[in-house]
Amino acid sequence: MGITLGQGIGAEEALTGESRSAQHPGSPAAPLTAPLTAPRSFRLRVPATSANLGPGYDCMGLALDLHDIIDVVATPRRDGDRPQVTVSVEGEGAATLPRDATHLVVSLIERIMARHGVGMPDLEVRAHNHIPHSRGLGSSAAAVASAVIIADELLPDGLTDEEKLQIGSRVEGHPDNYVPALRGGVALSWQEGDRFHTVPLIPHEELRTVLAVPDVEQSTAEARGVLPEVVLHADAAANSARTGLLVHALTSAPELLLAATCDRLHQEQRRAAFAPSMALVDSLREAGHAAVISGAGPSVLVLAAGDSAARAAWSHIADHAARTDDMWTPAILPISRAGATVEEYPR
Ligand SMILES: Nc1ncnc2c1ncn2[C@@H]1O[C@H](COP(=O)(O)OP(=O)(O)O)[C@@H](O)[C@H]1O
Ligand SMILES: N[C@@H](CCOP(=O)(O)O)C(=O)O
Repeated sequence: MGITLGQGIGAEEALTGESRSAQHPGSPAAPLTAPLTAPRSFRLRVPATSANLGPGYDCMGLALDLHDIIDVVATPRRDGDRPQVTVSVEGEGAATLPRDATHLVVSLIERIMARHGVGMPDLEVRAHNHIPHSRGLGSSAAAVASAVIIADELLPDGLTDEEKLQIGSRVEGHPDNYVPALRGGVALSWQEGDRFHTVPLIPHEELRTVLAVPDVEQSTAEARGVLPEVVLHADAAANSARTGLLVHALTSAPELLLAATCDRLHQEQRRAAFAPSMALVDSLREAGHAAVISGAGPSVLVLAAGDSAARAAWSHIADHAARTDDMWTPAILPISRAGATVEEYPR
């Protein structure tokens, strides 16, 4: 997971890049403002994402039509001192995720609100999780985007778009999953100093996405840990060319996707961490499909040009699964144009 909260730099700095006292002179001694004067009730949908897309390591990603759903009920605090927080989780993570204020989404909401000088209301969070965890589909980025959007809803003045971009990118540590989880579509993002920037890419109308999800997990932190500190100049140069080509292929020339998805920075270096996934990528690419490792793996993503190419990739994955002992679930999943969206419930 790319979470930096509470690691290395302090949690407050991870959220804003500045100390609280710099933004709120007089704090941290200043008490938090009481939250909410009226109850709020809403549903949040946040998409899965596939990062890297081959050579776009830590900078490119797209949102997929597979969503976590969170129902939120926020009410003014009954007990003045402590917020009452209840968490329920169905689906992915139901057996493992905490049900208290240490839950990633809840703890991050609390930190963002505190950073803005506002205390937590009483909060009921009901998570219906559909994004598989630790499969390279951005579940942690989706959780971070959920927290940012819920905090935006609960803060009296909300968050600006710029704050939403900075906070979540900083917490995740890299923006490639987080930005499409927040904003949808396909995104190219970069960092200058401690500021994150992003531009949307408008995908070509023929672009299709096919996903193959295995029944094994791979922690993102571990997959990042195996990457070398230094890359050869020749690899960096080759990767630059393919990343530039990838922007062109995604937006204007899907027939170039196979050449454009050739990576020199991370997939081969991580092969031992997800050998069956690399075998599937190799097999798909030999057959002409633009297959890549999704995020830090172990899922595999195919970028296809048109419906029949997408169906052929789907069949190739199903045949590969039948030939090997590996369990793969293939799916043709559209790109989600919407990112994290909120629907209000009347009370
Ligand atoms: N919806 C969620 N709510 C709370 N925590 C989550 C949620 N989704 C993911 N996480 C946390 O993130 C971890 C997975 O993160 P990571 O290893 O980065 O893989 P992924 O590629 O799925 O983001 C989970 O084990 C869990 O601790
Ligand atoms: N660029 C990151 C992407 C991690 O994505 P995830 O979905 O596996 O969390 C990396 O390759 O480490």
